[in-house]
Amino acid sequence: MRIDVVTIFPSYLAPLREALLGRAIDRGLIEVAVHDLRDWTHDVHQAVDDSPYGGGPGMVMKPQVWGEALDSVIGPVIDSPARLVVPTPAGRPFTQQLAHEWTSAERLVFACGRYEGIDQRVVDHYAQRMPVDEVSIGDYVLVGGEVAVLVMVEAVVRLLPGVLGNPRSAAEDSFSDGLLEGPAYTRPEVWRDLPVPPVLRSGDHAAVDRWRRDRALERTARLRPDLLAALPPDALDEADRAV
Ligand SMILES: CC(C)N1CCN(Cc2ccc(Cn3ccc4ccc(-c5n[nH]c(N)c5C#N)cc43)cc2)CC1
Repeated sequence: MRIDVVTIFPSYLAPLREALLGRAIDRGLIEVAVHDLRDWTHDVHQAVDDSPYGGGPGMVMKPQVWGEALDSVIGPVIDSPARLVVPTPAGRPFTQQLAHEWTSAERLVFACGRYEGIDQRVVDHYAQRMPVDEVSIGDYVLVGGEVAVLVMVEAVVRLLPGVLGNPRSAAEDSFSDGLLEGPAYTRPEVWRDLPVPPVLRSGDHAAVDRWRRDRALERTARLRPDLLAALPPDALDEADRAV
């Protein structure tokens, strides 16, 4: 998978070259290129924004600059294998399911807006030619799209074959069975008078599996009852319902 990011703050994307993602790049599992939007300006001030039509606070990012940048980065749009992703507070929710869907994309091109966002005609123009996703990483307001891109790239890349050391990790993600994950423990056996639940040291794998499922159901009911309500009718067995 090739990932391109266009931004006025390239250094914001430096974490893409660290740790797990950096190793995925080094191993050739992904290619990552970060582009400075201002490279496609032609004025001495390198202007990327202008006042909003219709008035209102703040500035809007200019379509001309974005058009030149994305034409250059995406290349000939016809039959492009790329998806254009535009983070925005006004987007559809970015979810684990969407992360999985994007793992089949040959290319992901992220357009990081700032100010009050990017002139809508940029999305409208490219949506006529390729898949465009306007997505939000959550119901809170950021200052720009860069942090959202870091979140989304990590969520997608970790799902790619070979990236995670243990493939079971991605397969058994939180939300993979519709529930939140239960608690995890490691040594020491007792820490500040708090013991590890004895069942986890029992060696009884069936009992451990049941205990973990019960804790996941309890946690989901407490913190995310909406996830429980969204489960298909046959998702919970009799033992689950007893929790
Ligand atoms: C006038 C008045 C009533 N308006 C009311 C609505 N406000 C919405 C508004 C607010 C801030 C920004 C800053 N910004 C620029 C590009 C950009 C990309 C993503 C995000 C972003 N924020 N939160 C997320 N989950 C995001 C994602 N993904 C934020 C971005 C852009 C837009 C703007 C002001």
